[in-house]
Amino acid sequence: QVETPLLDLSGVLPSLSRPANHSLIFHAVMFDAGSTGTRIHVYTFIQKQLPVLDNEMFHSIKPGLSAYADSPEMVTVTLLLKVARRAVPRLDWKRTPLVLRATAGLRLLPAEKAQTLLDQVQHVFDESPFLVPDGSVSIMDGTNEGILAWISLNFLTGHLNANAKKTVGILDLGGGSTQITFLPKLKKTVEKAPVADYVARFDFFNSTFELYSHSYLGNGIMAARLATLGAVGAEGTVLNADLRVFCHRCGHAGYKLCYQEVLKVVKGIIHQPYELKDSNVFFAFSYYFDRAVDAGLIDGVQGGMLQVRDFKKRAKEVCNKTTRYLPVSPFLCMDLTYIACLLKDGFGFKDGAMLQLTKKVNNVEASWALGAMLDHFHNLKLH
Ligand SMILES: O=c1ccn([C@@H]2O[C@H](COP(=O)(O)OP(=O)(O)O)[C@@H](O)[C@H]2O)c(=O)[nH]1
Repeated sequence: QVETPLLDLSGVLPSLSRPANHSLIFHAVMFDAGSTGTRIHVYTFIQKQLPVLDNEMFHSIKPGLSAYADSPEMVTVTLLLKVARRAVPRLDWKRTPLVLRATAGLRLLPAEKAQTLLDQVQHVFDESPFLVPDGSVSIMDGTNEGILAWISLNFLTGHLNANAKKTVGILDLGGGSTQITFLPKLKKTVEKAPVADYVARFDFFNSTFELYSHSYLGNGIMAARLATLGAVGAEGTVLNADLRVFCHRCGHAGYKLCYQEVLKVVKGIIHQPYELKDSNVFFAFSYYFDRAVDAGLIDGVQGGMLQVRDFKKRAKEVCNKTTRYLPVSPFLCMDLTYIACLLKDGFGFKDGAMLQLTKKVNNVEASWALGAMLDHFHNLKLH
């Protein structure tokens, strides 16, 4: 078994009553149907006096489900179910819940197409030997995506214990959408937030948290590339070749011109919170992490602490070709410039703001998936 410190889920998971001699271990499976990939998280819990999270098995497949909108195959889901069959002992299959939550990729599809995909997944789940609770397969609301990632990260870093005073903010950059979530210190942050979809509440450990949280659909890194190119077709499609040419040009034009282009996708769209403090740092993951690795700013396993200015500096170097790092893709100049622009001119972070670039905490993926699993067990009453 993986050497993770046992994570105390006191009060979060229901105590299971089961016959004597029955295994003290139980599992739960969360599928993340993202715009750029489908992923599986198999969580193993140990029923002590109360359940604790022992470990996570993670696997991902590209591209995302929405890429299959016109073909009926559920190849990825079926493949990932095989992973679940291997990870969970056969005897436990029928009491192990399967849940799938879809994010921006399916939110951006026409409703009918998205529903067809969800129905197909539901069918594959129903045919599987696992437990498929009601409401197992759905598109997740964007605000919930941010809150559940905040819960995951604060839970994994020990900031959700009853007596922990601090919390950490989260920044999640997906392919289709991007989320920011933090616990405001000042009342004004809540008062000055736009009326709808920026403040959310949920119950945890007998207290109610009020968070600043928003998901920007269309501001994920892939969606932003398309929007910057200004060539988004009726269904968000664009020729990859066009995009490559454009990004090369962005690189040729240099950082300044590139920044002006990506600014159009950010300005007037991203709301700047009144305060951006949370307690100390923001945890940044998904494409923030991947691009920081591509740019040679952090180690691909360890992650690391960066300042907002580090993204800007490296974007300049890559776009103006004054770095010894050979860009891994023609998109790196544009992607780094977009990240710098989103953080600074979008959310309003200062150059010196600290970001903890993270892929895993205690061997568990930095993602909304754990929070969504906890919500599935506990009903956190997100509202
Ligand atoms: O458990 C996870 C889930 C996602 N990701 C990363 O997060 C980004 C995924 O964005 P996604 O396709 O889910 O975008 P969305 O649909 O949420 O906009 C990619 O870099 C993934 O590699 C990850 O590292 N671990």
